[in-house]
Amino acid sequence: MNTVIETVGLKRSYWGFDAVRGIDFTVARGELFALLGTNGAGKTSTLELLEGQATPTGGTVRVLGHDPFRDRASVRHRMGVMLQEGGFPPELTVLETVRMWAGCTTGARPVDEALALTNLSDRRAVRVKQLSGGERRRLDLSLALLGRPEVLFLDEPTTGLDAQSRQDTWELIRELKQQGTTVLLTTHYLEEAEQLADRLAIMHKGLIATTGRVADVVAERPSRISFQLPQDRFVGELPPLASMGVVRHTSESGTVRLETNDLQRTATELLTWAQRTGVALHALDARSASLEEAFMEIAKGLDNEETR
Ligand SMILES: Nc1ncnc2c1ncn2[C@@H]1O[C@H](COP(=O)(O)OP(=O)(O)OP(=O)(O)O)[C@@H](O)[C@H]1O
Repeated sequence: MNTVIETVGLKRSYWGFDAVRGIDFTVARGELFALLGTNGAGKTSTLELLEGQATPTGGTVRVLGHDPFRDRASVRHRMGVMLQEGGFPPELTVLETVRMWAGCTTGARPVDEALALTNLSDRRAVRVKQLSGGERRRLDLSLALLGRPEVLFLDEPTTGLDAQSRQDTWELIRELKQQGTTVLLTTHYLEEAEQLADRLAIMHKGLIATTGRVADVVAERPSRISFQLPQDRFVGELPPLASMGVVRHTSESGTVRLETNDLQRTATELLTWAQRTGVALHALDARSASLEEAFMEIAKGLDNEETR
């Protein structure tokens, strides 16, 4: 079986409020799928349905071929779940917490191995209440990995981590993926999705606004070129912008911004024109769209549609 996670028309409502309004996606074995979205988009609500913590208001969800809520016993031991808030007893030490968890986990890794995976070995004697926010996230991750899960659900796994710990966690997630683990993660760090995800979905107000490989989601957005013209030059002196592949432009206080779906062509034509006419383009900057721009545009575009 190649599809590990499948949702069809998935919905979740809270007392009449529709938090997830019918979403469809699949995740194949060994894939890392990132669920991105604005605050309150419905990511955690979706994740909880996948983890079998709640039952959908509508539609279906399958994990490893099972309904994770109704067939919980068949599927729970094959999943690793890292919630946003672990909620561990604050008085227990790190070691006691992992041991306690290992006692409830079928086929648990050795405790030392679980601690080493997330660089917590030297914090084993520290009480949970004395851990930093980042260390607590790493403890959450250790516990999610205890049962060598086939499917890993990570809800904002690197929130609160410093730059080094975030890099270490990314490396660990890459290793797990290489070993064949299927991963679904939510994150607010777009760079995290760019670094790790095979595919992603951007959610907004309970719906999936766009989905695909990172490169494809980004490729749907225009690239940008900006530069400053000398004071005695005007944007009207450029060749016709449409003929250079420009789809939108602005010009303000001498700074020209062009948007294009064909960066190479527009940049070449611009530089050829500058060379031919002897115009120096100051502060010249040309760049492809980033995932961040794609994200902002999607969120802004959907809000505008709703207020129309
Ligand atoms: N138990 C609940 N009862 C009522 N409303 C809820 C409940 N849980 C979540 N919601 C609402 O459902 C919507 C989606 O919430 P959810 O936590 O799934 O979003 P999210 O995408 O994970 O957000 P964030 O990025 O801020 O964590 C929000 O408007 C939230 O207020």
